[in-house]
Amino acid sequence: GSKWSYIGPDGENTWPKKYPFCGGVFQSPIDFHKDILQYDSNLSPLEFIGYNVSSTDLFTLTNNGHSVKMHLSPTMHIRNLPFEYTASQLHLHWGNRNKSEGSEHTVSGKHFAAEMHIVHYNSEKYPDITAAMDKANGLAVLAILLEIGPFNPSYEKIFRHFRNVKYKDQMVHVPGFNVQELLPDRPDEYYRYEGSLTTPPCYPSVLWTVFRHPVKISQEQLLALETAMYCTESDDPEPLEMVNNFRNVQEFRERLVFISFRE
Ligand SMILES: NS(=O)(=O)c1c(F)c(F)c(S(=O)(=O)CCO)c(N[C@H]2CCc3ccccc32)c1F
Ligand SMILES: [Zn+2]
Repeated sequence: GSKWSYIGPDGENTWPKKYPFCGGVFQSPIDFHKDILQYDSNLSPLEFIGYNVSSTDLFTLTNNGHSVKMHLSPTMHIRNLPFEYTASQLHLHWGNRNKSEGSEHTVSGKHFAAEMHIVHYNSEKYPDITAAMDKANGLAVLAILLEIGPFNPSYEKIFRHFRNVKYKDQMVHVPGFNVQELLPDRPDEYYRYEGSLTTPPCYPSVLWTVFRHPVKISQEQLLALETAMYCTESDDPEPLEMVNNFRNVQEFRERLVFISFRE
């Protein structure tokens, strides 16, 4: 099993020992600040194909001990990237009930409350994500920054199942819905850069699209995310809360982040 964690003796500073790419180049996440941003008029709006999944289809929500991830339908894919990318899974990163600053990417040094990632793989060049995940241009991840605001009924379609995946390896089925509802306003406005998986094995294989505008979820929804899950199995005598499951921002030198919007 993947023996790494976000805290303690297997925390992120030890990842490069077992996972060399974690100490390598093009690592994610990063901080978006004005002197590394450059407007690029070629960054066109993405097209989300097959995102409106019928409620008769089922997504599988799993607690994998690191995050809560939802396996997505292979009919979902993105067009308008250099290649066609097919959806694999979505998952989240968050902080804790005393510090709701668990996003991975930051903007001008500021964390958002949480961050959702929709992981896709290059289905034009590779048969599945396992073949794609360590290749250049292998993966494309969409990142949505989450902040506190009104109750969000679309996110609730996932969040209401957290009580059934409290412990590692628990799973539950989620009726399909329009995953495009999870995206922010103005999805044509985004940050774009080449980076990596933010968990081991940290392959530098990810084309990142981080949407400029955050999505709002309520304080209660955020608290549920921060308090519902454990990294440990249901019978573990020493339960470990699943909190602060975000990697710190990485050095980003001599590179630019391209933006699809003018300030
Ligand atoms: N922040 S992130 O987008 O870099 C990222 C994660 F943060 C994360 F936790 C996971 S995971 O699969 O839940 C657990 C560790 O792989 C993946 N999983 C990806 C990477 C490897 C893999 C293989 C099959 C399906 C999904 C994934 C991930 F891409
Ligand atoms: Zn992630």
